[in-house]
Amino acid sequence: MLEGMMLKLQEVSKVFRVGAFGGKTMTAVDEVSFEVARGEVVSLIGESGSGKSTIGKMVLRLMSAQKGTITVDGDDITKLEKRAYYRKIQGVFQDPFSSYNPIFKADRVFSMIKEVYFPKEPDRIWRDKVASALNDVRLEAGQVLNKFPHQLSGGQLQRLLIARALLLDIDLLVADEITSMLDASTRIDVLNLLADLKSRGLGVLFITHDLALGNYISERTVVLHQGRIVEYGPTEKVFETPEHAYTRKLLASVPQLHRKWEGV
Ligand SMILES: Nc1ncnc2c1ncn2[C@@H]1O[C@H](COP(=O)(O)OP(=O)(O)OP(=O)(O)O)[C@@H](O)[C@H]1O
Repeated sequence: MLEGMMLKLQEVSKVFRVGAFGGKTMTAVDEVSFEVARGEVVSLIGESGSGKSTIGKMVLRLMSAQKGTITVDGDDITKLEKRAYYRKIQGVFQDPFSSYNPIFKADRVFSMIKEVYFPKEPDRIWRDKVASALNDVRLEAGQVLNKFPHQLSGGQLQRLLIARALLLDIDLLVADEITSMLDASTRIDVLNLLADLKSRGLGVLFITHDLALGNYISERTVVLHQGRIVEYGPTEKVFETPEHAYTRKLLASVPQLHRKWEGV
């Protein structure tokens, strides 16, 4: 095992039953293997329907794999106690609003973590920890904690979720299209925040359909096509010398900002 290697997928497959009576099947993820080390961002790139979110859900144990194994530091994730698992690994998703219960104010997110994971921590110390985690994601406790989700922006809600993950002192973040609902400047802020966290040793599985984002943030890139990995390697290599025709097609479809559109 590589030093610091943390998340490892080995020939993981997911087959869904489809059709009116579940008589047909479709393979959404087909024998996928890759790894994410500590302090590393790995992007999982592919067009809609390529199986990216299904992989994220299996890693987060929201769905089981039919075949293959997923291990964290060598342990099969399905054998780990759930609470201990979620101390290490958390997910943040595309639509931050869906992760919140609209009837609770934002501070509820943090009080729930305290109840479940840190029941003995004195309130004063806990408050300081929350304030410091919020500071890390560039939010101010006084401005966000007493608000309902609808009173906060998408970017603020995403940051709150990242702060929550920080409080748990996780090792790996599964970020599924987390910037797609954000405007351009907030998006760069959230990306830079991830880069910050990475430098502190957090591993990130960065799921995106946006090649440019993947290129910006990740050390290694996995390109998925119809549930299969078609390219996997250092991001630079994947972008500069793609081996597979599908990757070349994806790259060619990215608008070239330095060129003007010349029409057809
Ligand atoms: N619960 C399910 N039952 C049946 N089929 C499913 C289910 N979840 C996903 N699929 C199918 O599996 C394939 C992969 O879906 P997945 O959501 O992983 O793709 P994706 O790459 O994340 O796409 P997107 O970028 O649009 O979110 C798709 O064809 C999808 O229709």
